[in-house]
Amino acid sequence: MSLLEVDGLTKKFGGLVAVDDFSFEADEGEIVGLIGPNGSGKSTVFNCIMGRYDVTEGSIRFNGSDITDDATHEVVNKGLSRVSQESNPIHEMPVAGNIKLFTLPNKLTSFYGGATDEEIYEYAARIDIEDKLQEMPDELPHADVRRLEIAKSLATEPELMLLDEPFAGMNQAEITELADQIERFRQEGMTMVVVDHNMGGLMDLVDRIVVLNNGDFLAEGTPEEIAENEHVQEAYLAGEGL
Ligand SMILES: Nc1ncnc2c1ncn2[C@@H]1O[C@H](COP(=O)(O)OP(=O)(O)OP(=O)(O)O)[C@@H](O)[C@H]1O
Repeated sequence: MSLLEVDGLTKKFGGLVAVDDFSFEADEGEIVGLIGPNGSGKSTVFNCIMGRYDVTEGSIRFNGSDITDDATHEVVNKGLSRVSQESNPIHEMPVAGNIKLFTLPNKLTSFYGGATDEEIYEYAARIDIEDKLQEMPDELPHADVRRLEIAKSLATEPELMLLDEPFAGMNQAEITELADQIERFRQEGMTMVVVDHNMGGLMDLVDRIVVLNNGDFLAEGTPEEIAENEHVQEAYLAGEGL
């Protein structure tokens, strides 16, 4: 049994079929890359897994339990979390407060409880921003704002993390550093699915790549197999290429 099993997932927005009978799984300890041209449905798959979108058809199982119709907080409580494409820190709070918000029992009504300062330090240290805890998000360089998003996700103590374009806007040195940090999460026992447009940051990181095209499964294989796959190359011809 795989840790995450997406089976026959279909998501329609009115007449638009954004994801069409798509299946994939992630095994415990694996890093799976999910790639595809612009608009191929990658973020929609993540939104369906996280309970942000209602699933039109198909099923999603995590750790053997059916989470297809779960609300987002239920999915998070079961051990899944997502680092979204957009950064949305609360600008009036320092890094530590932003992380703490994700550990509060009910962040809308309570500022009591949640992680201790030591725990917040540990979450930040896992992604190397422990020396930025008192800084305001606006003072951080882009790569650290993205790391803060990852720290927020780590603060929910996930078993499986979905990362949506974690390398966007980063330079090569930052990409290499982040890829090393993600590899470290795997060694700590985390399973991850990483979405990207292209193979850039993924090639050395992921065990397996699944390719989506127009909402459909297109191919699956090692990064090397995918880079050489003719159908994948064709799908990318109109875009920016691999
Ligand atoms: N909330 C929504 N309402 C209507 N259509 C949507 C919605 N979200 C996504 N779509 C459509 O679903 C299709 C897939 O979009 P999605 O954002 O999942 O693709 P993607 O592969 O993540 O793209 P990108 O790489 O550009 O982020 C697109 O045609 C998009 O316009």
